[in-house]
Amino acid sequence: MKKIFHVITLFPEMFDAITRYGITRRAAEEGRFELHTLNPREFVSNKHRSVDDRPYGGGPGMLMMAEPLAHAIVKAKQSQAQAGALKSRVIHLSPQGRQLTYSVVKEFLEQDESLILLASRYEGVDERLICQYVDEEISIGDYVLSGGELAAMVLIDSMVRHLPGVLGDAGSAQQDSFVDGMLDCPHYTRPEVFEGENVPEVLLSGHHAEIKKWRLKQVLGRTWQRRPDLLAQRQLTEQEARLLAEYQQEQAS
Ligand SMILES: CN(C)c1ccccc1CNc1ccc(C(N)=O)cn1
Repeated sequence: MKKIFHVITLFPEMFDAITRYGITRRAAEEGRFELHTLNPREFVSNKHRSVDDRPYGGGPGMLMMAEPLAHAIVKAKQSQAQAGALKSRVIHLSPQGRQLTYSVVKEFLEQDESLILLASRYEGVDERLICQYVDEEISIGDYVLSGGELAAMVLIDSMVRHLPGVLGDAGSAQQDSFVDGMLDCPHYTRPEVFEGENVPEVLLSGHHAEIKKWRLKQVLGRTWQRRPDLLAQRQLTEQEARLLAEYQQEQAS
């Protein structure tokens, strides 16, 4: 089933950033996914009523009111049902959410469902809306943003890349190394010498087996150096363990 995203946002134009550029633009044009935005301002009962109000109990800033968001979510669910989506899952992008990793992206892709993304502004949302309408909160990292829109775009982009046909037929080759839970190897292109620095010989050799081995060694070595936490989660094959040991010896010498 085609992935359908509905985003609830006060700034729909922000999503031009993924619909008007690059491979996400092409994927949308090729109909590999749909992105629809809904503005809570369309759902306030009478126009001058706003979408935000002061927090009970005092405190700085404003909160998004539950009602307009609830109406927008109901509308999004109706739209997704009409488009044939079997299931809709409501995700609120929030610093309080489950951390977005590739395994979460994979989980969302595997569950054949359309997503309704709530991108909130101000200081956040009335908790009763979250309790009654939100299935899950997702965070893209431990930092605060002015709104959930950028986080929503990160989630959408990370999912669209893995939809069938989006990355060229080399998709599997281009697959991000995070896919197998490790960092990427270094990459080089012309010129052969850049400011006095050469390209690693093996990459010019045409020995595809040697090149594959060198790249795997770099993936293992860099993951060990920069993200030992990722390496710890991974069972290494005999060959991988040997390559990593070689890398470590080269580093030590
Ligand atoms: C306005 N704030 C602070 C807020 C407060 C509560 C919920 C949502 C928001 C919207 N902001 C976000 C959203 C997501 C992330 C993230 N790390 O995924 C960071 N900030």
